[in-house]
Amino acid sequence: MQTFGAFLVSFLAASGMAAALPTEGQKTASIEVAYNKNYVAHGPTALFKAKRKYGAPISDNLRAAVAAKHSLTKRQTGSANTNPSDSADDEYITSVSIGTPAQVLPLDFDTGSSDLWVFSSETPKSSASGHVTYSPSKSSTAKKLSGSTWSIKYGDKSSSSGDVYTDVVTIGGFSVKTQAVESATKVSTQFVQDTLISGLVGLGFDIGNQVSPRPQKTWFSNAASSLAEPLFTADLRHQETGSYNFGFIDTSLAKGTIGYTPADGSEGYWGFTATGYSVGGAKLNRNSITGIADTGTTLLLLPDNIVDAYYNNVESAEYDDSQEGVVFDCSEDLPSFSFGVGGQTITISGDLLNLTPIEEGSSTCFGGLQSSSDIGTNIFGDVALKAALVVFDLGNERLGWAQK
Ligand SMILES: Cc1noc(C)c1CN(C)Cc1cc2n(n1)CCN(c1cc(N)ncn1)C2
Repeated sequence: MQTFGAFLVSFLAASGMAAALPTEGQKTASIEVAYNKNYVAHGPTALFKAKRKYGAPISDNLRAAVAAKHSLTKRQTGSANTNPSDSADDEYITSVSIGTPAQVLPLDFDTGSSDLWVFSSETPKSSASGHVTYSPSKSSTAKKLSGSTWSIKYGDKSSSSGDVYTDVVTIGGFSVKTQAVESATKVSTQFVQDTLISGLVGLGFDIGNQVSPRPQKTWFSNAASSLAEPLFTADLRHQETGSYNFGFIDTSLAKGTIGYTPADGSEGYWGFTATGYSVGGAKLNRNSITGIADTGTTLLLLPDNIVDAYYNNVESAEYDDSQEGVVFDCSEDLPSFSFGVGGQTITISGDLLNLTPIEEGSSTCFGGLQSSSDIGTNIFGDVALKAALVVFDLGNERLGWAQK
């Protein structure tokens, strides 16, 4: 059976179109179609490209098949789907394989921290109830990192701690053979109650790792030298599947041009400076905002003067002590919020800034933009990240932002 390429060449030859160059004054031209006889078709890759081109959903299996294929051709990449945990997009859940045979856990990818930790067979049974857990004893490739322990506390006062193993960890078809997997022997209530996730994958800088006596590298840091490019992208979406891609940038995920700005990893976070902001599509001002790009934080947390400038445009907005944040009537048509970065403007639409009712059935909604005053840094969390394709470029120590 003729391949399409062979058919095309024979068709052109039969129709006399191949290689005829225009003679003097002739208005037509034609060109020979070169048939690449070295091209080896790969069905899943063709399907992946077609689905990506027309925005069709791409299953984890298809991503893994394509990543596995291309990983064999030295251009090592990984691509993993990520899904919002609930209607408020509180956090994003990504499947990660650990050990041999693979144990698949739902984990929260967090560019605001640098530890990969999991609920495990060592987590108290009462705390682990309802969670998928990792059992190192059931993995032939698990090794105890003797003498190592870890303990971490997050911005929202949640915490966890435990001991450490190394094992193979595969994300989106890309495997790191000897990854530090931090096993939880203690977890705080917030994690016990959140049975949707079994731990975190820290995607911050290695300096932020909390293992002692010898801090460990993040999964991405271990992977970077083998990836086609030492970078990953986050494509978080409101109420739909997004992706974390490793080693390549799929520019078709964004509408706008990627604007790059230096990233400061000295504190372990992906720090950067936005060059100005505006409300409701107005012209950007020149008030810079220094903060972090943080996939592990739900909200956009900015200084009080910016929060006030935004909610002054929302008739019913008021600070609610019980909610510890600004709330408003769910019926309000919220203005957009824009910030400048890397020469581009990222606009967060009003609907992304309305998180959801403060409780089931309430007509009062909680704002996606809240104050950073009691935190000590500004946080461009999921509410901001959802408006963009964000490139975390370790190789060039920079962040790229493109409007989606
Ligand atoms: C979050 C969240 N919001 O609604 C739900 C449900 C959750 C998840 N749930 C309460 C449990 C939990 C608590 C944390 N996480 N998950 C993720 C890591 N945390 C961070 C990361 C970081 N970069 N910065 C600050 N904290 C704290």
